[in-house]
Amino acid sequence: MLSVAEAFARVLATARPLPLETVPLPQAASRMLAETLTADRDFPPFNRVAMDGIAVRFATWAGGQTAFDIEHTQYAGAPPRPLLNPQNAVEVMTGAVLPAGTDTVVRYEDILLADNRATVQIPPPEAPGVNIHHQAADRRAGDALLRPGTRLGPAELAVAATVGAAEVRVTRAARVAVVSTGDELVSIRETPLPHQIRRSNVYALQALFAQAGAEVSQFHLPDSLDELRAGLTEILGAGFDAVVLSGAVSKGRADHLPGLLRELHVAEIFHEVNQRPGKPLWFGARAGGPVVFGLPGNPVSTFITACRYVRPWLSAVQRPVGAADAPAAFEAPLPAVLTVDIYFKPQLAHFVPVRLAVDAEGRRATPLRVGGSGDLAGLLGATAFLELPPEPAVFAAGSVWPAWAL
Ligand SMILES: Nc1nc2c(c(=O)[nH]1)N[C@H]1C(S)=C(S)[C@@H](COP(=O)(O)OP(=O)(O)OC[C@H]3O[C@@H](n4cnc5c(N)ncnc54)[C@H](O)[C@@H]3O)O[C@H]1N2
Ligand code: MOO
Repeated sequence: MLSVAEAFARVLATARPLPLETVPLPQAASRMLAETLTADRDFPPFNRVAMDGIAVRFATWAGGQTAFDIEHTQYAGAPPRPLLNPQNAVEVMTGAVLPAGTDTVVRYEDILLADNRATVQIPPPEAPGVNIHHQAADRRAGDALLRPGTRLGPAELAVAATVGAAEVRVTRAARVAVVSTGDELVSIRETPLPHQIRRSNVYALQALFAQAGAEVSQFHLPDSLDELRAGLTEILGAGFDAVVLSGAVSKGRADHLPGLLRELHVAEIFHEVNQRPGKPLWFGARAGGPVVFGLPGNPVSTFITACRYVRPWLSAVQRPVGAADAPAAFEAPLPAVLTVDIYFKPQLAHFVPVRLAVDAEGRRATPLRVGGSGDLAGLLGATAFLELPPEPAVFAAGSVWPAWAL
């Protein structure tokens, strides 16, 4: 049976970079940048007052003067006016330009203000520059701030905004169809009959893929072969980059997908991987059409195979050509120290949901109590999963294994 590494390599081998597009900044959240964004100005662009208070000349204060007449008030957003008399002070607000002629800011908390005169209540500091965020302290005009292949998270969007990138060049979002199958599944708005359950896997998948920057549509198909064929034919022809099915890939009488996909000209690339959970994983591609992931239906299997195979594929197709490899946390595993012994006899790669904690000794992974691959609630609190190889059978506390962030 195929190893995890071989299956993963076959998945990535189908990844073709998506075209580029220009979108308004808010729509670029979670997408991959396809251009370099540089600082158009210094960060900060001027000597920025960092505390509300008064601005003075350090030499005056250090020379023993403690009472200063206020010449004027400098607000944030107002063109700067200099201090004219070096014995005086300017009242300044956070975010204002530091007035020329001053080099030190004293907070309101450290002065007494009366009759337009400030009396400083603390001794002068050792040197000027206190409570000032100096021009170019953080970045210089012309510095490259964001490079192609960077995923635009909240911090990146803020930086793009501050350099005026109202529109940004990104790779097109992967279009993903997420399809649940199974007659036992009802919508989340329904009250299930005793033999039914609400569909949950597709919600996990939708959230996972949206987080990876994809545009996700949800579908549900019943187990009947005819309806499944009709539904799949439509979905396969609808222009999706990937179709992600959950369920119906195992050996049951209603597990029609592998046969049906072949009939619909989706060539099988592999079926079954030497892993638990997720052994029945199916993967294929249609010439000129989408790739198709058939994720095993058990909720933990669906979730973990989506994280281990589908999300990295989404990143690979959304990474612009030639971009430096800048993997997001979930695209490359991180080494983590197992905190307890694990015994796992089957010679299968073993994915273990864990809670990661970072302390002085590094990243430590504590397995959660998951009652098998049907234990959907067992994933609550998991922040990663460990990938343990098929051998040995005993994984000792203290040993180090790759952890994939969830
Ligand atoms: N004889 C064998 N039986 C099974 C094998 C095997 O090797 N031989 N493998 C088992 C493993 S491992 C898994 S995982 C499951 C995978 O089966 P399917 O992919 O065919 O999934 P289903 O049978 O359709 O569903 C399994 C389970 O998950 C529930 N499910 C499915 N979709 C959803 C959804 N969208 N939301 C919530 N729950 C869902 C479904 O109701 C079933 O309980 O097969 C084993 N069997
Ligand atoms: O993939 Mo199955 O997940 O081992 O239950």
